[in-house]
Amino acid sequence: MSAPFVLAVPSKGRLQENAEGFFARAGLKLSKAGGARDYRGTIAGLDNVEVAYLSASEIASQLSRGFAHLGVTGEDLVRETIADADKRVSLIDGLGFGYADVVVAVPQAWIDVRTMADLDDVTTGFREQHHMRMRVATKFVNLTRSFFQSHGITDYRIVESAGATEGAPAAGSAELIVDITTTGATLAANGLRVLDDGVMLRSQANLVASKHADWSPQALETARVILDHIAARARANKYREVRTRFRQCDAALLGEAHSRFGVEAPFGGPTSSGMLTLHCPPGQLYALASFLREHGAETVSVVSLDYVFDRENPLFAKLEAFLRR
Ligand SMILES: Nc1ncnc2c1ncn2[C@@H]1O[C@H](COP(=O)(O)OP(=O)(O)OP(=O)(O)O)[C@@H](O)[C@H]1O
Ligand SMILES: O=P(O)(O)OC[C@H]1O[C@H](OP(=O)(O)OP(=O)(O)O)[C@H](O)[C@@H]1O
Ligand SMILES: [Mg+2]
Repeated sequence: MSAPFVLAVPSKGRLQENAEGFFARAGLKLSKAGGARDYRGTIAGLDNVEVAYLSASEIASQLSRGFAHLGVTGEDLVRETIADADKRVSLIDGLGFGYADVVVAVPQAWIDVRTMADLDDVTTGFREQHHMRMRVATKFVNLTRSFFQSHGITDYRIVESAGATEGAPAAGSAELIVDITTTGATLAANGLRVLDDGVMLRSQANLVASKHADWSPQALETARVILDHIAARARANKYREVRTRFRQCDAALLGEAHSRFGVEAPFGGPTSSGMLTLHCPPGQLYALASFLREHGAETVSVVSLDYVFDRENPLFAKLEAFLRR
């Protein structure tokens, strides 16, 4: 039997529950044969797939080394953990959860420090006055170095923080921090403020592919099946299906509906009897239904879609292009 296809999924933390739900909605049922404490799992109906349950940061390094084919992890961890990330992995798709910004935050009391340029100014004075460099507490060492470098800031020192980073300035172990924030509550509670141009990265959970995994023809076929499920679900989420029938329905009307409401006609224009099926963005449903009735429709029905399978799969196309590079 050939080597298994490895899908790495967060085993804990904020991403775990969301990731499980994401695969379930795509029709991929992950299961752990040995119960909740088992760190290996399978996908119903897909032989030769091994689900590896790992921490989000471990997933980034496993993908980098080619020990997993596909995985779910945060872009922040990908960019922090993997040097030359764009050569080793590809961010196939943002998954719409696990949002967090990686930010530079300073004490609110520093009223004159609003921007990275202001920070650059004070780092130099700080060094002269205190005979030491300003300390930045963070676990995002690599992201911090490259962001500070891009702003020409060199008079600082990184203090590696394992957790509770926001507490470092008050505790006196650093002057400022780089950390992730979602609601901003932890920063505010610790008397810190994000610099105006201090958002280093807007991160979310991503489906990530590894360049150096064992991409046998069989592994590629497995990826195609997985990505086909995911793309079909993603496309279904973007639209509702709208059906109607009225004689005045014609190509011109359809063109107008397309440009005004962003609707697609996946099965072509109205039939000879005026039967029409449309895919409409959820936010435009009422406007579309009103438009159709104004033009003669008696009834317009709307249903949610579970899957929309297209011949083209943009996610798999992206994977193939990345592996060919
Ligand atoms: N408010 C948040 N706090 C922490 N992580 C968040 C938050 N919102 C989203 N995330 C994302 O979750 C991921 C981190 O998850 P988690 O803390 O479980 O991983 P980890 O760093 O591997 O675990 P650990 O910190 O226990 O070693 C990151 O990609 C991060 O951006
Ligand atoms: O902007 P907010 O919504 O307040 O969220 C951001 C905070 O949440 C996370 O910490 P978490 O409580 O997960 O602990 P951790 O530091 O161990 O990851 C993160 O490290 C920040 O401290
Ligand atoms: Mg954490």
